[in-house]
Amino acid sequence: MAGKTSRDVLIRGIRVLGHAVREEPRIFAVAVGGSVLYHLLIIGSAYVVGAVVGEVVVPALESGQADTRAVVLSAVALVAVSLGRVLGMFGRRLGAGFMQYRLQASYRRRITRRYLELPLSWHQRHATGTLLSNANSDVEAAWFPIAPLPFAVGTLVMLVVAMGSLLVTDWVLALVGVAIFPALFALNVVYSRRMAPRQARAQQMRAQVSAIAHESFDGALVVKTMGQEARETNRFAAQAGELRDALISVGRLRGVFDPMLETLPSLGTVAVLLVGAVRLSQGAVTITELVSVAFLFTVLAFPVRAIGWVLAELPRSVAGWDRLQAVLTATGEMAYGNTTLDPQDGRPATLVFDRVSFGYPVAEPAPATAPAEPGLSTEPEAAARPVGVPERAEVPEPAGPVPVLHDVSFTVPAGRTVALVGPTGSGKSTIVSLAVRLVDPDAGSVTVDGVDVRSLTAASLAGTSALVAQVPFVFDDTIRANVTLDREGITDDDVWAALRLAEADGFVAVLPDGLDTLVGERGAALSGGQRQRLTLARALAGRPRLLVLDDATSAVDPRVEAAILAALRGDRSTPSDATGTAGAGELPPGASILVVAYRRATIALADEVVYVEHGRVVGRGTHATLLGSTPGYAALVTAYERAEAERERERAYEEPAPGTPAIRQGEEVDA
Ligand SMILES: Nc1ncnc2c1ncn2[C@@H]1O[C@H](COP(=O)(O)OP(=O)(O)OP(=O)(O)O)[C@@H](O)[C@H]1O
Repeated sequence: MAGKTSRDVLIRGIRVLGHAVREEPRIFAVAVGGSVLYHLLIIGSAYVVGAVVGEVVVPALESGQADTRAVVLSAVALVAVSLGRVLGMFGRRLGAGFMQYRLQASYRRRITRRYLELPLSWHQRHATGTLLSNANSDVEAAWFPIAPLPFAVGTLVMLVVAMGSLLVTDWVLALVGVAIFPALFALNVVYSRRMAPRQARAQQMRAQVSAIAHESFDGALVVKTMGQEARETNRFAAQAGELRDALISVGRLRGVFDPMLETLPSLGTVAVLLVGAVRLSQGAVTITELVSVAFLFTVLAFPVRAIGWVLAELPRSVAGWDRLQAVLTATGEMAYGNTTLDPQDGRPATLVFDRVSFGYPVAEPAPATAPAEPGLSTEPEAAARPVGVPERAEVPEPAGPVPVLHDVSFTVPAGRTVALVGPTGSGKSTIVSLAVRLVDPDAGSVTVDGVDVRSLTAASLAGTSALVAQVPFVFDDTIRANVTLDREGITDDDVWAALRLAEADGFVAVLPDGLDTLVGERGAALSGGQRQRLTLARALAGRPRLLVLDDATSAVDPRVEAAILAALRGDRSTPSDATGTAGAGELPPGASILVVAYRRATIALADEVVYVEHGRVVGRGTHATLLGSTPGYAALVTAYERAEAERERERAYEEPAPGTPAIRQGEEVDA
């Protein structure tokens, strides 16, 4: 079984290499050309050394004087062979490097492009670490054998030519080659097959050690506050110990095989000298031929190793390739349509949900997999576990959808604000995802200005609506870059206008470098509320005609939230202009707003409230109407109110101390 599996891996690995050669045929030809030149000149050097000894050194020793012309010629021949080898090595190295890095770059681009094409549902089934691993380690693993491949091809050519030249020289000496060359090859194959799983395991252990370290650093707050330092240290030590054992196992194998690989050609040299002495006495070979053949065996050992390098990398390459293919051939992308909405139309858009039903695909339970036996298995999976990330369960492909929304219908009229209210898990975020086409409905339709969102182009979709999510994502860049996202035509005045609308101009104005202030990884230098307002400003800077807020101001003070919403609705008098330092940019024109709301003050600002329970719209109307007509709504809003009042009371006790660092003061400035 293991033998069959190894053979399968070998065949599949050769196919992967075939792909590489088909993708970069010219560079491969250059690399192999260089390698063949190098290897032929290894044989050439053996014959030159043989000739120098047989034709120059021995006669000189015998006659007691050297032939100057012959010595010069010998030197020229030796230098010429060496230069040729240098040239060959240069061509091979350059070609192999070019080929490997070009393939890596090309596949990284393909993979990341594919990530952007695949739908959110696909991303939700795949861990971030795995995606990073696909784009990094798997790409590298797939093309790892490319570096030694031209070398190995040259070695094969060299072995064939060496065998031929041995046969031409003397068939008895050739028998030594017949015994040694296949033995060298077989030893390499055994070595690489034993080494591959050990190296894969060591690689896996490295990834796990770094994963544990990463998790400990990431969760430093929990580790410290819960007194878990000792536990974390032990966890790390155990994993580091496993890595040590895995590496020792690699070293032990190397210790056994490396000397054997060195010794075998030396045994060949000894055999050649023994057999050669007899053949020399019989007059079957000359001294020149004997020295050439003996020298040939001494220089063979190293190049033959290249075949082993390629073989050792094949299982890893196949696994990397399989994982890349899983991404590249994944289906389910949501194709964009061809319809565009007038980009000059700055008027608010109308959003209509018409009898929309939707279900998330559910995953079948993953089959249990036995852990790989360390260092023993030659199975491709064990030998080539994803390199760079720890072994982890991947969410399997979906079996079928579980309904989440049923016949959802409502309208956000142009320029109006509709609040989406409902208990937790009722489907509000799902509705939001459908509104901006992160997912498509199973039944019914979502239209913007009468056009089904499925038929809109990507640019039109992004240019018309903007989603501000509950958890803000802030790039490790400046405030300006976070707002503009390099979109064309957004001036600093526009940035300030958007910040003002989002009630973020106050805290940005007091930052040391204003718009040029770097906000740190994930906006670490900002408070939660500041991050939320920054992402809101980002959405506003694109002048969306439909703004979808998924609890996007939850970390903002309620009064600031009310001011933001009032400003978005077009009531320009309400928002504070705390500093007056903002530019004189035009405020983006009013947009239609769909807002997932939890606060009574937010809900009260809406023109209409859509109340959902268990994925169904169970009430629509003004806040006042619903309070009277829908008991679930009344109970939920009352609960929200109580919770809000409680938070307000807590806030009153937690007045900020004077001298809070500047960047955090935005909350107070704004509030
Ligand atoms: N990616 C997903 N895969 C499978 N089921 C999901 C997924 N996202 C949400 N669900 C399920 O869909 C239902 C609706 O979830 P949704 O997030 O839309 O509710 P919500 O009203 O926004 O909740 P909350 O107020 O807690 O944010 C829930 O039962 C949830 O478990």
